[in-house]
Amino acid sequence: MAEFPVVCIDGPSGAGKGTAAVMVAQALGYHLLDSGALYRVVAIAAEKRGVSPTDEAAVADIANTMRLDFAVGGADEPVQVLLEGENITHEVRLESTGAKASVVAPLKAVRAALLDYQRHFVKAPGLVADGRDMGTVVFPESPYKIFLTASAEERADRRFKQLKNKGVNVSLAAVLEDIRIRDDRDMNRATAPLKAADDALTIDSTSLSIKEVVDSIVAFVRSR
Ligand SMILES: Nc1ncnc2c1ncn2[C@@H]1O[C@H](COP(=O)(O)OP(=O)(O)OP(=O)(O)O)[C@@H](O)[C@H]1O
Ligand SMILES: Nc1ccn([C@@H]2O[C@H](COP(=O)(O)O)[C@@H](O)[C@H]2O)c(=O)n1
Repeated sequence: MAEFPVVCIDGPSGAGKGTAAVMVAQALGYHLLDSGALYRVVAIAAEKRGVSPTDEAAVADIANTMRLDFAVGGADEPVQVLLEGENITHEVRLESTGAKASVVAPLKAVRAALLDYQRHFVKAPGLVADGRDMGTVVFPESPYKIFLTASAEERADRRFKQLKNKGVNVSLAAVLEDIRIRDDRDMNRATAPLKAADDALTIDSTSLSIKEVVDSIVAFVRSR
């Protein structure tokens, strides 16, 4: 049982987990765990070392031994990700890195390597953790589990707008296809598949604003 409250926000890509997690953490004064960033860093580290993303033992070894740090950055990079001292923040956030992360994420030994690391993020006064298995595997005893979802079309539309704002040239159809591929990998893997925990509150954000989502989560946490 975690000593401090952990708010778990799980759901598919583009549902708004990361955005909501930051705002919920601010509202409650809690710490933040972006667990997807860990799988992204493992995928980057494997590529940098020339390790195949499906070589379970070699990728798990990387996950166990990599030197990963998070540092406070500036306005453009509020949280910097440092791998072996190298700033890889930009690479971590690339859409292509998310896809690569979903290739290493099904590996059982990799998930085992990251389990304790994630649990060490729990600190006073509490933690907001977003990902795919926060409520089902990493913090199953938490009473604060949210499954945040939205239709694939809405998630693709949001991601498309986000990429366009960053100046990335991509079609809506290609973004939707990537979302569907990632959903399929994340939901249909054998280890820690993406699914709502039995006791999770499911929020469908398809026609909700970010504020409505955040208010619902904060109200749910405060009601318990
Ligand atoms: N309720 C909402 N309405 C409209 N846009 C939203 C909503 N929630 C999030 N967004 C926007 O959708 C985009 C994707 O959100 P976000 O990155 O938080 O998703 P995510 O679930 O964390 O995705 P991933 O798991 O791939 O990291 C962002 O541009 C965000 O501003
Ligand atoms: N708890 C988690 C978090 C993430 N993943 C995998 O990483 C990919 C990238 O995640 P983002 O949230 O940063 O987009 C994701 O598609 C999953 O494959 C995971 O397995 N478990």
